[in-house]
Amino acid sequence: MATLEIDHLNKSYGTLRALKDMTFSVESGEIFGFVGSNGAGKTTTMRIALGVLRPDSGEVRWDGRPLDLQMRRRVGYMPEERGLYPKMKVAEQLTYLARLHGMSAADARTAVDHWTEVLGVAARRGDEVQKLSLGNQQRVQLAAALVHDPQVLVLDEPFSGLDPVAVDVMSGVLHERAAAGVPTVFSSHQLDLVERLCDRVGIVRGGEMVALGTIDELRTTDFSRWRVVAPDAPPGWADAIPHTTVLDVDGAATVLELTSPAAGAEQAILQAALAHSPVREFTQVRPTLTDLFRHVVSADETPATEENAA
Ligand SMILES: Nc1ncnc2c1ncn2[C@@H]1O[C@H](COP(=O)(O)OP(=O)(O)OP(=O)(O)O)[C@@H](O)[C@H]1O
Repeated sequence: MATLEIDHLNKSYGTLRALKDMTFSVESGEIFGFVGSNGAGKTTTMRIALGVLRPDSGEVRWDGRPLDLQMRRRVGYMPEERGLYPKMKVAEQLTYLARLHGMSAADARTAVDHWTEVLGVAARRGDEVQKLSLGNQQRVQLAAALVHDPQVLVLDEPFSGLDPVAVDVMSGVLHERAAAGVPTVFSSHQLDLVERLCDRVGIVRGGEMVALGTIDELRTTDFSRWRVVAPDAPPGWADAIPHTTVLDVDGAATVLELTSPAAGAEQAILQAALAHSPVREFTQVRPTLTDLFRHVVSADETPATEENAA
């Protein structure tokens, strides 16, 4: 198994620059979460990764070589627009897709039995796809991405519309595929799930990768938050501390965020609190992926320098 490399992809639709130097790689056995606001460029990247869309420049490599038609057949792809034939029966459809990817009839049948069983749609094998609930159609769609034993997985929103049990099943499948060495990239707006499941995460904004790393790396290289419990401090005590903004006040507890990595800023918070009150607690709050996402995605496009330097 090898690495999937997305290397400096650029793509415009007319005058809209959908991707700007999009770059990341997914190692063998790694689960990579691809997150960003609506329209950030995730689907465009994934379509290019599979080869259904051409970049204006840049390259997608697998095992060090540009992804060609033959290698694309080894990718398990779940498109955003989905792609099942509504009138075709579940097992027929999955068998057809497996055969299209070069499997023998016997292997295809075994794989269809296996994946419909794992994904909980075995009882629906003989039903037309259009007769299934949306969640079950989604399970069949996942089976379609997995049925040909792909060596890479590229999944656009694979968890959307799944019930909690199906989410657990799918999470288990991704872990199991990762343990077998398959690199996986998936997009999702369910950030708690991404945080739980992924080895590394990429956050995109306006077609650009704006944060990339493990959750722990993103936490330490980004911004920091502090929780102060100062029972005797008057309301508003924390409002004017330089390089900070107050995020939340709950009784005696105040949560502040550093707005720039100024040296000694956290000490300034502590001193300000001590000027008014004994301090019962002064701890760093570990941001969740949702916190990091909000911070990165809502960041002003223009450099925020003058305001704080004044
Ligand atoms: N075929 C197209 N023609 C013109 N513009 C497009 C086309 N496909 C995508 N875009 C635009 O490119 C940008 C990136 O879209 P893309 O679908 O890649 O975003 P996304 O991150 O997958 O969003 P979502 O989370 O909503 O699925 C958006 O501004 C979108 O409107």
